[in-house]
Order: sequence, then structure tokens, then C-alpha cells
Amino acid sequence: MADHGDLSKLPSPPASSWLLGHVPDLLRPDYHRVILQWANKYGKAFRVRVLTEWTVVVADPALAAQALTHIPGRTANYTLIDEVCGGPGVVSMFGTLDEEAWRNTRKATAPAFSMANVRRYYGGVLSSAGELLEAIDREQAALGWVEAEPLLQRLMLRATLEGLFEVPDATQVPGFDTLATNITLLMTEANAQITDPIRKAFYATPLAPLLSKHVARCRTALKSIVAFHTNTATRVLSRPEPEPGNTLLWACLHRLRHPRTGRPLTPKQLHPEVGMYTTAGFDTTTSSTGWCMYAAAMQPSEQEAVARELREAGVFGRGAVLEAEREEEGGAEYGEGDGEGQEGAANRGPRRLLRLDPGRCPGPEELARLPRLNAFINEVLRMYSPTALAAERQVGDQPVRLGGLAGGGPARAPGGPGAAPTHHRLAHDLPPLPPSPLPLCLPPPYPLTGRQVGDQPVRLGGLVLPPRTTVWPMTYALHMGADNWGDPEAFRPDRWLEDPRCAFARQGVDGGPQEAAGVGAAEGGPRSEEPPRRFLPFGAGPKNCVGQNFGHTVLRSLVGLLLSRYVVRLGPDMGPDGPSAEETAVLTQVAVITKLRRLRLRFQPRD
Ligand code: HEM
Repeated sequence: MADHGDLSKLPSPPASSWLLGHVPDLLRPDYHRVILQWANKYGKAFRVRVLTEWTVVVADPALAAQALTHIPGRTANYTLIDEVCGGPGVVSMFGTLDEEAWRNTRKATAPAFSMANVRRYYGGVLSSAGELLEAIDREQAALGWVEAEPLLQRLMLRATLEGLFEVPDATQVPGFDTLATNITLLMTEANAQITDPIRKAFYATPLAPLLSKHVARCRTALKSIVAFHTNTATRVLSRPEPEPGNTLLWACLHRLRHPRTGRPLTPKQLHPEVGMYTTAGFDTTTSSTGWCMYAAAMQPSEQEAVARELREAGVFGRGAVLEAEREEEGGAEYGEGDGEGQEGAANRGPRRLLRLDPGRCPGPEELARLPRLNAFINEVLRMYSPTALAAERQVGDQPVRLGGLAGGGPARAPGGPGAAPTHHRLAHDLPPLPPSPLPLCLPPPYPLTGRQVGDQPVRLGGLVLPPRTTVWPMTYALHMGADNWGDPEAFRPDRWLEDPRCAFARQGVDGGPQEAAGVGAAEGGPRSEEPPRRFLPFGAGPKNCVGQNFGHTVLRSLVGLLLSRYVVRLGPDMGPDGPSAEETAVLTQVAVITKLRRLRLRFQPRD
């Protein structure tokens, strides 16, 4: 085995296979729980072996932030996702391993997510929300429950295309109706290929579509997606030069130049970035909203607390939703909706049209200041982060040193460096590991997002990490680790209201500052206003989520709108406990992929 330098100073759980190392553990469907148990046992950072390669798993907030800030390199898994979803050789800012290319696009597009621009994009959310409410009422009336996630996905795609790219009525663009399904199909395939190199090799062969119906379906989906994104890129580039002050996403992309030649891009060259921006926010935001609905259904008293706050603040109150009936001739008169007459609406008379009145809807800042709503959302993002496994990084060709680990051995926050490892019992302790069949899928699925040390060693925690080490600050372990949170397995939004570092908590408790937690982050807002680093749903460091202001705003507005209008309960076939434990494990398993396929909910109008 190669010289692994200081890596040997890190603790490592006993590997379940002499040959494969920790691979059998990491291939379990609930491997995020396995890693959490290891984090609780081995402390801040430990190493796992995949055949002969070591990955450093980081579960400590300070070290995670340090790794994400100082190890820029992502791993090849990001590239794979780009290629499966965009075509061979297609790589965007998200998947590129070329730092210069990443910096070029990030620098050009980051201004697109200022709060001033997010307020503009938010208009796209509000104009799509009427269609969402109509569909919810229609499905609820027809079936008695609502398949929530496809409806949320449609809204998010509309809001992205109409807001960020200013595409008028995106639903009329050919390919829109199948876009969500196609993206999901290809993202699922990309994730499967990350765990299975044989599948990846087969997928790339010209014969694969002839031999496998699934691959043929993926190829058709890919063609349709590429045509869709190229169409959007063509629209963006065919517009006149935007005014210098225009920093909306389409304008930033219009000005984007090739990182090496400095020349304007063709639609074909721009389509990967357009596709990446269409996709990055679609699944994360949709699944987070879905999880918020799930948590609300599972925790009726918390749901009521949020609904009460919204009602008392008059948020999405009377007059926010206007209602009309579609006339035979096409004309429609809108009046204030009163929430009545929704049962059976799908089967009676002319179709109801719903529209939100922007003048009577809360703005992004107002939503960010609601303590209960934000505490509830934060608790959902803590426990059900859509990027639960983000983010890994790889050391380059030089070693890295990560602060706080020197001395080696299991070093734990409360006990300090070198403290003896302690065991924490999880509420749902894993059963003993079953004998593992020899897995065919290598490497394990975990490094979907992460960082890789480059050509130089990197210093991390007083240890020097050799070049090419994969470093994996694992969000799930940060968010659920017993060292980082009291009672981490409990869904307890109050913990956020009690935390003085949350600006919305101070606002709620003593009328403190107006700045919302996290809102200023992408604009370099005051650091003291940010939530603690142990909470990293949007990542950290230079490659953190560039779209977080918009993601947060969408989440707050959708959760606020839905909980102010409906009482949300689990659907009839979901059982009193919601999705099964296994399903929940899968739900959290793979980052950036739809997880709530079976989220069926009842939406009962509030009085
Ligand atoms: C709840 C919603 C969202 C969550 C939880 C989320 C989470 C994340 C995380 C954790 C990362 C960092 C991955 C890493 O470190 O490697 C990331 C990156 C990114 N996100 Fe988000 N995201 C959300 C919404 C959005 C939205 C709405 C957009 C844009 C419309 C967006 C665009 C991006 C992009 C472009 C990157 C890559 C940044 C770069 O490479 O510099 N995200 N997101």
C-alpha cells in the first residue's frame, strides 16, 4: 500500500472486509446511519478504506468548514453527474475539475443571487404558485390526497425558467412537461453509476440502448433535455446586450466568456451552465419543501404553531390568493379567495383559476423574519438535508493540514484532543451488520459531493493529508452528531428559537436585528448573524451554494403559503408513521436526487 503519511494517525472503524475495507458497510442502504454511528464513536474525523484508498470523513463543524474552505478540488463524481445529465464531455461549473473554468463561471454568475435579484425571481414563484394551488385542490378533490412532489417540481422549474431566465410562460416551451421526469431519470442513473463502474462502462457503449430499454429511455430523455437547455441558451444569447446594471442570471450568462479564449459562447457551449442552473435548485428546493410538508404532517402541534404565526402576522392572509372561474370565452374575473368550495371542485362546473396578488404577499425579507417558520424550516434542513452527504473534497498533489487534529487518535469536541472515545446511543440504533454479499458495485456511493486534495499535500487539523486524498465533510454527521447537538434525533424547532446566534430568533424574542439568518451570506452579510457552522445545509467555503438566497426564499414562501392555507396530513396509504424506516433511509441516502416519490398528503383548507 502507498505511504499514507499522517492518515494513519486518524482512527478507523473496524473494516468488515479485509479485501474491500469499509465498502460493504458503505453499500448498505442506511449507510448514512452507519457513518453517524462511527462519527459518534470516533469523533471529529476518522478514515474509511475503499480497497486501497482512504477517505477522511469529517464530522466536526470547524474542521468541515476548514476543509471546504481550504481544499477547493471536487471529485470526479460531480463530472459524472454533469455528463450523464448533459451528454458525453459536457461539464458545467458544478462538475468541472478545472479551477479556472469554475472560477470564471462562479465569478460571472454569483451577482445573479443578490437579494435585489432574488426579489425579482420571487415574482416568478408567486406567478407559478396559483397553478400549484389549483392542482392541489384538484387532486385533493378527485383522489382524496395529493401526490405532492411532482407538483412542487413543476412549480420550481417554472419559477426558475420564468424568474432566472425570464422565459415567458415556460409551460409552453416544447419539452417542459417531461423535463422534471427526464431530469429525475438521469440524476437517478448518474447516482447509480457512481456506485457501479460496470454499469457506467456498459452505459457508455453504443450497443447499450439496443440491449437495454432503460438505457434507451435515458438516451431519449437526454436528447430532450439537451434540446430544452440549448433552446434556453439560444434565447439568452439572442437577446440584445443587457444593460451593465442588469445582473439577472440570464444577463450574467449572456456576458459569460470562454475561460481560455475570452470569446463569447455559442448556445452549445452555454447549455451545460444553463442545464446546471436549471437543475441545481430544482431538486434540492423541491425535496426540502416536500420534507417540510412531511414534518408538518408528522408534527401537528409544530404545524399549528407555524400556522398561528402566519395568521397573526397576516402572511398570505386574506386577499393574497385571488380566485376566478374560467369562462367559455376565456375571460376570467378574479376576486378574493375565501378557501371555500374546494372539495369536489375538479368535477363541478367551470374550472377555478387561482392567482396570487403580489401586492398582498409577503416579501422575501418579511418571510425571513418569521421566527417559527424559519425555526421549523431550519430543523427540517438539519434532519432531512437534501444534500445530507455533501460535500467531499480531494487533496491535490500537495498534502493539506487540517487544524485541531494533531496528536491523532479520536479527538472529540467535549473531551478535547485525545479524549477517549465515548459511545452515544442513537434513538434508532442500527441492527448488527448482516453478512454482506460481495458487492459488485464499487466504489461506494458516498462521495457524491466532496473535495479531493490536489497535487500538493494539504494541512488539516494539524495532520498533513497526502495528495489526492478525498475529504468528506459529511453534512448528515454534522447535523445529527451527538457532539454537535443536544438530542439530535428529536425534531425540535424550538432549539433554533433558543439559539441566540439566529437573527430570526432574536427578532422573535426581543425584537432584535432585522437581518435574516443566512440571507446575507452570499452577499458577504454580517458573519455574526449566521447560524452556527454545525449547520451547513448550503455548504461552506468558495464552492458553497451560490443560489442559497433564492432557495431559502422559495422554501419560506412555499411552506408559508401551504401551511397558511391548508392543514396538512399524511395520505391514506402512508400509514400513521409515514414512510417506512427503510424508505426514510433511502430518502436521505443520495444527495441531489428526488427522494420523496411516495409523498402523499391530504391538504384540507383552513377556515
Ligand atoms: C434548499 C435548497 C438548496 C440546498 C439545500 C442547496 C445546497 C447546496 C450545497 C450543499 C451545495 C454545495 C455542494 C458542494 O459543496 O460541493 C450547493 C451548490 C450549488 N447550488 Fe445549491 N442548494 C439549494 C438551492 C439552490 C438553488 C435554488 C440554486 C440555483 C438556482 C442552486 C445552485 C447551486 C449551484 C450552482 C451550486 C454549485 C456552486 C459552485 O460550484 O460554486 N442551489 N447547493
